[in-house]
Amino acid sequence: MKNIVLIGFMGTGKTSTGRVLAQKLGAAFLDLDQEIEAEEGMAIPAIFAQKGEPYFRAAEHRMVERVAARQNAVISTGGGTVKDPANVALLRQSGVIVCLTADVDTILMRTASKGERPVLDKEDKGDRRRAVETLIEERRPLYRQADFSVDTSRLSPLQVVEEILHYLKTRGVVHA
Ligand SMILES: Nc1ncnc2c1ncn2[C@@H]1O[C@H](COP(=O)(O)OP(=O)(O)OP(=O)(O)O)[C@@H](O)[C@H]1O
Ligand SMILES: O=C(O)C1=C[C@@H](O)[C@@H](O)[C@H](O)C1
Ligand SMILES: [Mg+2]
Repeated sequence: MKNIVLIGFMGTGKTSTGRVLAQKLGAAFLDLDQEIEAEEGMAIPAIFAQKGEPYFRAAEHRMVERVAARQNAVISTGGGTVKDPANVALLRQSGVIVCLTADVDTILMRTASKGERPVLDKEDKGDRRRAVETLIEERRPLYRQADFSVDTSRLSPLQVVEEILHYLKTRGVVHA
């Protein structure tokens, strides 16, 4: 099987949905953020705070090179992985790209816990909403590079997985 690569904004469910999808397919599950944390021995907010975003993006690119060399895996990316065109090219070569989306209110609700996502680290609620809106707009063309998209706003993770499986079966990527 080709890899199944999940892209999309923070809080769209790449990690939670990817894990369930991998279980259903009997495939390996690789979460880029978790792999980077293990490699660096640090949580992502600490990497951003102590080493800076450029350092994180370089580590992210090296991890993309590593996971894209695998097969039979569900790969959940980080929300900003698609900012580097070289990452998108590598992931595209390695498999099928599925984008998860959600509306702004849903994203704000799902990412409400503090201190986990440095690029959304804003004290004021209005600032946080504006940061999400601006970043989504900026990144929309990047997420649109996917082969297939699912709006997860009103779906459970299991329903999202069912939609992805239906697409993959229709395309002959996986068998029924
Ligand atoms: N379809 C869904 N319905 C309801 N809650 C969801 C759904 N998908 C994810 N969640 C919840 O939203 C939160 C964020 O999900 P998750 O960490 O999987 O997002 P992500 O896309 O991996 O984000 P990041 O880019 O920051 O890694 C989690 O608490 C998760 O349980
Ligand atoms: O959207 C982003 O830029 C990020 C999303 C997360 O998955 C992490 O990769 C990190 O917090 C950066
Ligand atoms: Mg994630």
